[in-house]
Amino acid sequence: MTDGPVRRTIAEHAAAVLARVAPLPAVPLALPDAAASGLGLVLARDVVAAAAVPPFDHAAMDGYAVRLADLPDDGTPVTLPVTGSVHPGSAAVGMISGPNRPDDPDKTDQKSCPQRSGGRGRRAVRIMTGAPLPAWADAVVPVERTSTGRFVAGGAAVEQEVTLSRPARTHVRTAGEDLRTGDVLARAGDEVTPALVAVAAAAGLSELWVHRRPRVAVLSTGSELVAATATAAPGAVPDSNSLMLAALARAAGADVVRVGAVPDDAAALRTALDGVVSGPVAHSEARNRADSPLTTVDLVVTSGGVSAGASDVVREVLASADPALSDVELAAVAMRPGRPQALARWRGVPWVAVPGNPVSAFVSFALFVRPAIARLAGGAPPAARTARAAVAWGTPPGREAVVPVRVLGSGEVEPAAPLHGAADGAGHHLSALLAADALAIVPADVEKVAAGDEVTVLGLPGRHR
Ligand SMILES: Nc1nc2c(c(=O)[nH]1)N[C@H]1C(S)=C(S)[C@@H](COP(=O)(O)OP(=O)(O)OC[C@H]3O[C@@H](n4cnc5c(N)ncnc54)[C@H](O)[C@@H]3O)O[C@H]1N2
Ligand code: MOO
Repeated sequence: MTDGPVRRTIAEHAAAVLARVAPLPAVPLALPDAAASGLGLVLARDVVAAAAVPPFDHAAMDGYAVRLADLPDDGTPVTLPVTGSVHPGSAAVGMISGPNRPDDPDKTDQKSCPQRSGGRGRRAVRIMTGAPLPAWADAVVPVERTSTGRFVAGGAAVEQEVTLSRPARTHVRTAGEDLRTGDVLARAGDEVTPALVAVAAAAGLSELWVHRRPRVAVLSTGSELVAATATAAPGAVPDSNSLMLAALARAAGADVVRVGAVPDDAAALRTALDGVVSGPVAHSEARNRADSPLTTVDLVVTSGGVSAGASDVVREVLASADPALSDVELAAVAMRPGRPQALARWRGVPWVAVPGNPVSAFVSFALFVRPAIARLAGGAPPAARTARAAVAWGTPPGREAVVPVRVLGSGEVEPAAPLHGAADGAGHHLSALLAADALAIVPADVEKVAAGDEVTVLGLPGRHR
């Protein structure tokens, strides 16, 4: 631990962070919870239809259920007695035969309905859209193409007979035409989407198996920091990092425990760390159980105190022989901003320490913390893409530059401009983040990006450009 920081590239440090986390255990997620708060969670198991969609043959139009064999091929109208009504949800005059049942969508034997063979004469039954088709029927004639013309909403059946002719289409949706029992709706590794929640519900499921949502503790260090809501005294700085990192972690899909600012005092930092990892629970098997208490976290992110200053409290704690500490790595990542970084475990819980400069903390989150959250959540780290530079810009030599960029309508990128001064390739200005959609990562040996050059671009949580 007396060694200096290890010099690394962005990719090397990102790999070191990822190596410290593993996907969280699978838990069942009831569909109402999936709809209310589960979007984006990662499936731990394939989702397999438990029932057919539609579950039974039903009418696609309001009209009359008929048997095609009763209607002349040449379109000549016939008059049929109206012998009943079927509405959606009415289990339909006991006429839903075996093959129409959700658990048996493929069976075509319809002998289970005694009237199927047409023992009674020709007839029509009023049927409403969505209602189960009587087993003797094989088509629906829309009401507007019959002598009835229209049904009165809420009105009782009055017509004794109806005149209609053979329809061009059957207007029947058959059981299982959309989905069959056993169809794979989504694979482990896919995300929960609104469509999946709906399709799973329609296909007879009540829950999805997902990886538990990661819980991330965020705390910032610095005796100059005051809560953003407090009146600032001389020399005080609003703690924007803990809010920023909490918001980024939330946008990346984590639940967040935000502790806020801890002064530059080793004992205070130890106490705060113990508070978020909840002591012995974090060590034990319980941490990986689905029902583990909410007081544990899966990842700790701190900002500040990692450079060379006399009051750099994270460095001080990491250099101590505290029994709660393990796996300490101090890194000097050859990047700008965000050079001083550290990794450790506190009572077994992975701890990523990012620098305090707000832009450095922001960039560090996107490069190192977000991929870790994605892995805990059971997913893959967000992939970088390439984009063309819309303008030329300079970057510092000898280090990878991480440049907040705006993504233009054309798909090209340009450095996000701070409110004052010009956009450049190595800014520390928080105001430039307001316009940033993504980060461009420029290799260490590039000093000037020319308009039209391809650059590597990484999206930001909460931004979709
Ligand atoms: N002698 C050296 N000095 C510094 C080095 C170095 O290598 N040798 N590295 C520089 C670099 S690069 C960075 S980045 C910073 C990172 O330092 P720390 O992680 O120790 O951050 P602090 O000193 O705690 O704070 C830096 C700066 O950011 C402000 N800050 C911190 N936390 C917050 C917060 N929660 N909300 C808003 N602003 C925050 C803080 O007030 C300072 O102005 O070190 C360089 N120095
Ligand atoms: O690396 Mo520091 O993060 O340049 O600002």
